[in-house]
Amino acid sequence: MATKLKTPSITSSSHPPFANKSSSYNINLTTANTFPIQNHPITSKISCCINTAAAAASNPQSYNKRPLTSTDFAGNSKDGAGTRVAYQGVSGAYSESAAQKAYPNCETVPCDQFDIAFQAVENWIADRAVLPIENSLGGSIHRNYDLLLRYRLHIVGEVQLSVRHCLLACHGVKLENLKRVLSHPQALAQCEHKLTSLRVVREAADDTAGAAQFVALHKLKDTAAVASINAARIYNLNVLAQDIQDDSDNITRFLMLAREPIIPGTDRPFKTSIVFSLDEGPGMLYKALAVFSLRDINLTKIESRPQRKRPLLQPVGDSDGMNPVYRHFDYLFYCDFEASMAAPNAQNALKHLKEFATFLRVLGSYPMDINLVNF
Ligand SMILES: O=C(O)C(=O)C[C@]1(C(=O)O)C=C[C@@H](O)C=C1
Repeated sequence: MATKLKTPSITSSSHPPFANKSSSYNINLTTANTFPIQNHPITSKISCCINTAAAAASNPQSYNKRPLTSTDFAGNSKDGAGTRVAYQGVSGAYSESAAQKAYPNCETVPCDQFDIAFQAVENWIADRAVLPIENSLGGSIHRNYDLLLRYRLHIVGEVQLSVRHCLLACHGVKLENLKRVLSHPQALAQCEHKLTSLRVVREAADDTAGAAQFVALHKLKDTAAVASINAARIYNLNVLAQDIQDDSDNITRFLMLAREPIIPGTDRPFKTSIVFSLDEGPGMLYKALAVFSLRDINLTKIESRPQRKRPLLQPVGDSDGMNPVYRHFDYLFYCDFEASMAAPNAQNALKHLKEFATFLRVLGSYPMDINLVNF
């Protein structure tokens, strides 16, 4: 079981060089640290960017600046140039690699929490957010399913990455010196066998690269991090072991989110993600899934999550409403299927589902990722 990282933890307020600098997330720390950290994660204090903008407006030098055009908001050039992509973690996180796979020349924007990445897009600080949603070893990342519903962003793409974990430590530290290993809980879970064989204490960090940064920053002699080979380079750590995930096929699927949906096409394979809820009753879920099978639509994923705001189903009781009995938990069903919303069979399937679903929302219709990339 992973436990939460002990103090000093990896947050902006804990690093003196970062303190009071949250008005910009582009801070070059090469003079304050022994390894380069170009971007400091944005935190919940994102409103300060607005103050920065106001300050710039009152600065006479800003008269020379290029006027904003509609392309500044679009952020959708083919190679990602000019697109700011928010991700949870710090430089070297797998989410950053996912962003770079989707938008090769993008500017990545580190954020300290998933919520902040959503808010960065909603508040126009970033054009896209990238979000890990499921892993072939660890399963679904439930928190992100819940956030998809809490915010009103649209899924505009997906990326699949082959995730290859390394065990990283400060130079001179050997495997036998290790007492503790830090990483993102998903990454720790993906390396269960290796970590069990090492007999080390596991501690959770916000992201894999953040764990590597922590080990390097504090020059820890008894602690390693599970992170990417990129993180080893960025934080100048030694690679004690490579490919330590339980299975060589360790794939994480990420979603790309934007303020506006993309126009679905039929020119290439598309996937559509929806979320719905149903009344209680025998065969209700069977009936819901049949709307797809009747039209030969392939379902690729189904995930159920409890309804937080309405945890129990409507009460069943006497006909006069007396003595209500709450029977079961109420669930939301998240489904992915292989069809574009531009295709008539997908439209008909959702029209059919809407006839009896108690709630239905299309989260996005987007091109499928069919190329795997190693990181
Ligand atoms: O910590 C990171 O580097 C992340 O990008 C997060 C994350 C995840 O949440 O699943 C992404 C890919 C790997 O599966 C492990 C961790």
